[in-house]
Amino acid sequence: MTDAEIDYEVDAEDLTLAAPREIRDDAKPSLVVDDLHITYRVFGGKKLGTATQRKDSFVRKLLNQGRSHVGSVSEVKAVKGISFVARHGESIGIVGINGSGKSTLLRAVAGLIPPTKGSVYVAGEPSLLGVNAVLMGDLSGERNIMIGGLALGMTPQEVEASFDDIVDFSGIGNFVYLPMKAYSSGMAARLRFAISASAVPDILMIDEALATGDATFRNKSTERINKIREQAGTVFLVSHSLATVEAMCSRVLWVHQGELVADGPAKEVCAQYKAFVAKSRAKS
Ligand SMILES: Nc1ncnc2c1ncn2[C@@H]1O[C@H](COP(=O)(O)OP(=O)(O)OP(=O)(O)O)[C@@H](O)[C@H]1O
Repeated sequence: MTDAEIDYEVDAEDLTLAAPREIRDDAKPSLVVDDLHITYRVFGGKKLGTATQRKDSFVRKLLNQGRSHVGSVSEVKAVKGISFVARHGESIGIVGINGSGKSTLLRAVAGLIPPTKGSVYVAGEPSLLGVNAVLMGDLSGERNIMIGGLALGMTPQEVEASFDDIVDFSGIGNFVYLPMKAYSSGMAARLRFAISASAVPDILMIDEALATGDATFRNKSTERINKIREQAGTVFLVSHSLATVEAMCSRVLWVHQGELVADGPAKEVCAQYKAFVAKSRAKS
């Protein structure tokens, strides 16, 4: 199994939680995630009930007249007590089936979602944070490169100097002069990556962007990631493509139902994850 998208239910009983990873003293931590919990509150959700229950009675309709439906509040515990330490120079893949909490973990690490409980300590500035938060679909790629660059702390002159490089790297060509909403999702992802990676950030976060690129883009991305790692940055990559994760990451976190079930060398964890997925497939 290589680049397959995995999308089905699995039994949590098949998993044992990861033992805490041995922490080496020689490299400085760039990020500490301590017992992180993220709970989404979903407003306006309604329990489905039976067909008869779903049909409102005439009396209830009368009672509800003029009232806007507030609905119930439900909670989704997307991340449940994850802890790990990331070090300078590491490139860390995050794997797990659909809905396991990978993107939520990444967004929380980037500071986009406040922890419900627990803490995230960061040395430096996660770069995807700035770029993803500020890009605007109605504006051209050109304007977005400027906005994204400024959000990453570059000066306007620095952004201008990197402009050709970013366009070249993303491979979007003349599309750079069109509004970003006209881009394919792959083009948008490549441009986001090119902007995020342009300033050699302390922490680079990549959510699926690389999986959308062709072989040339992947090679360029790998080179860029290696450069960031060499300069003591930390790279996080969320991807369903185990081949990409294995090729680009030294370490992998496997998240399942909001919990960290494995944390270790990329090859080992990917092998465990593949075996788990194969077993789940065989069951279904
Ligand atoms: N904004 C939100 N509001 C409510 N629930 C959410 C929100 N975002 C994600 N969730 C829920 O949180 C859980 C984790 O979602 P998340 O997107 O982090 O998983 P994922 O592993 O990245 O999934 P995928 O591989 O499908 O992208 C899921 O149950 C999802 O339905």
